[in-house]
Amino acid sequence: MGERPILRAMSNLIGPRMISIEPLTPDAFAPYGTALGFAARHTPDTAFFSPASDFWHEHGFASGETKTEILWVVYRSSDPTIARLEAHLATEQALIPLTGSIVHIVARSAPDGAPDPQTVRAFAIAPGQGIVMAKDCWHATRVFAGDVTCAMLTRASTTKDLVAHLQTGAPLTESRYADIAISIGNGEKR
Ligand SMILES: NC(=O)N[C@@H](O)C(=O)O
Repeated sequence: MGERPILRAMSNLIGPRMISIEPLTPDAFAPYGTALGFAARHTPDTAFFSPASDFWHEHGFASGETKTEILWVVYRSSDPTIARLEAHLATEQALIPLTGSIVHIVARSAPDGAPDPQTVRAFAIAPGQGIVMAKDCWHATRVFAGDVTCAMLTRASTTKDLVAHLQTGAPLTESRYADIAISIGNGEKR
C-alpha cells in the first residue's frame, strides 16, 4: 500500500504512466468483468441460431435493483491522457459500441479503495463487441476519432445520482472518482 504514494509522486515527476491499447478478449478482461460478443461461450439451452437470425445469452446483468436502465452514450474525447477514473458502487455497467470503436481504460481497486496503478489496462472495443464492468471497476473511455455512440446498461438511480452531481455538484452516493496519471497509446510498453 505504501508503494502507491511513491508511484503517484513519481508520475508527477516523470509524467503519466504509459499503457498500450490491447485487443478485447474474455480472458484479458476477466479481472474487470465480462467481455461481450464472444459467442463461443453460449450454452445450448440459451441460444438459437437460424438462417434469419441468431440470439444467445451473453450475461445475466446485475444492477442490484429492478430499475435497470439503457442509456445511449456518445463519447468524443480522443485525449490520450487520463487524469480521472470513475467507478460505480451499486451496479455492474455494460458498454456496447454501436457506431465505432472505443478505447476503454479500466483498473481494479487497491486495498485502500483507490485505483491500483498496477492493474490499469486499456482495451480497444469494436462494434459487435462489448463489456460488462463489475461493480466498482474503475474506468474511463476514449475514442480513436469522431463521435462514437454506445449503448449502456446501468442502474437508474446511479444515473440520477451522477447527473445530479455533474449538474449541481451534489455529493455522489453511488459513484466515485479518483485522480490518476495515465497516457494511452499504440504499442508503447506498459
Ligand atoms: N452514465 C454513466 O454512468 N457514464 C459513465 O459511467 C461513463 O463511463 O461514461
